[in-house]
Amino acid sequence: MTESDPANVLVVDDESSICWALERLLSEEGHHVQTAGSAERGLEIAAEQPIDLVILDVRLPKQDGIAALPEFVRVTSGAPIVVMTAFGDLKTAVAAMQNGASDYLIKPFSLENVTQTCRKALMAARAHQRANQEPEAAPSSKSDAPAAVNQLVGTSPAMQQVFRQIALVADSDLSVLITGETGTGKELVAAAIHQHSRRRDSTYLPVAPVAMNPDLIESELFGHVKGAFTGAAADRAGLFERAAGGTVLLDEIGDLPLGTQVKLLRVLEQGEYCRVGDVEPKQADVRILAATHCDLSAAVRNGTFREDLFYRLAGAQLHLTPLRNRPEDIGPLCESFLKQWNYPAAADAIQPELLSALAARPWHGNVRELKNALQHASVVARGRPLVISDFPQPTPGKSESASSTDVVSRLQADVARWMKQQIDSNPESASDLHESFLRVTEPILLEMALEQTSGNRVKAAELLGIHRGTLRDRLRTYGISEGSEKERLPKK
Ligand SMILES: Nc1ncnc2c1ncn2[C@@H]1O[C@H](COP(=O)(O)OP(=O)(O)OP(=O)(O)O)[C@@H](O)[C@H]1O
Repeated sequence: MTESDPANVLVVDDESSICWALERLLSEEGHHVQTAGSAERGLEIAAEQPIDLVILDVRLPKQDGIAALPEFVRVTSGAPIVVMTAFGDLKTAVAAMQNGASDYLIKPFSLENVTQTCRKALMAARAHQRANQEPEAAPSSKSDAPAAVNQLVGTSPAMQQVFRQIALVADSDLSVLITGETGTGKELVAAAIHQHSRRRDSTYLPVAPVAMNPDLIESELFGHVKGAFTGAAADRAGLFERAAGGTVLLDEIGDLPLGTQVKLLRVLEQGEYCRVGDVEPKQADVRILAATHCDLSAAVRNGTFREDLFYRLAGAQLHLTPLRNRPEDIGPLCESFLKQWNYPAAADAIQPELLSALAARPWHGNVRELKNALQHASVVARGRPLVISDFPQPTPGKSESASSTDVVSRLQADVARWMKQQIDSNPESASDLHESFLRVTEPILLEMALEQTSGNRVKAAELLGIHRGTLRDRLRTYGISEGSEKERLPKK
């Protein structure tokens, strides 16, 4: 079977509109698509004929998708299964991956997203077949997972993506770079990755090299031998040795000295390190997670962070959105914190009016600031429903100019990530990336310019600094017509 061969795809969803849309989309891709409205019917179809890919909804009328997953893996002899759900939390995402799903789609999804996910799943399955390996057995359902795993709260699409990413990376030994402003929950995410990994019963060690004595960072991380430096009176194990079998979180990785970065790269690439003063390499049996609130790609450009280490870490990157850009998480976060503190009638303590007032705040310190402010307010309110005057004043943020620098830095980091993703997803046939990039980004520029100028093409061309003939040609290329500007803009 080659990449371009049609595949037998089974879509299992009780929403007929979803079945219809996926059937049309995947048929256009050349696949044979069958649909089923329940897990039971889907399993009957899969038992009757070979299936190459299953797209399975979580909420189904009788047996739900997660419970039916191992049976789908079994009857399809290990075909990739993409799970879809309208409301993902960390538990569902992890359960899907642990029960044998190969990927996870969050509704509502774009058709582009579905196509890409299915292509990726089929490519991986075919590479697997070509390698002539036995199909993997369905992993057993791990109902004995720790009960208190779901500490990360959030219902926003951004948090659901985070849950999905945690579930995707947790079971591997991949190092993950967790980025996001201060207080967005990077350390909590690192702990969740460890909790859901096969290393969960071993040590989880979060360390912040920035808090260590700069002269002793390497000795702290890798250990030292007696006499390595003045004061090294005996051999001493470092953090990597103490966390053997487990996971180390290197917090504020951007502050790691350049010399230590080289040694860390050796751990990541060769799985070994030397104690300070020793030449005998030791095997590093640790999973490394790294977190930073600063823009590492800018640090690479400034020469304070090694490019090779950045790309080694940024292979799996998980970004946490600032709280101000996901205000729908404020309510669930407040309720969860109030419940943790046994606040009376926690579910009703935050009324819609207060929620709107809280959503309007900038939360520069993100969830940490919200948690602290809520704690203050709950003390002031003494058990009654909270009001905005119970809360302390918001903390001042950075200046506007600093935040526009942030936008540029983030954009540059995103472009670098996009480029890497394109190359990684298709290493052999990546080409025309400059054109592809323009196809993704140029329509946004054109549409924004037209929106700003209320559709006046002369003014829009001026704003963009291009000739209006060029603008007309580009609009035609992308199929942007006078009336379509608004529709094509990303939903806010
Ligand atoms: N999604 C979340 N659900 C519940 N609690 C959260 C969430 N995100 C953050 N918190 C809480 O907010 C506080 C800050 O979280 P954390 O220390 O993980 O942030 P951080 O991004 O690592 O911050 P920093 O960059 O300053 O180290 C913690 O008390 C954490 O429990």
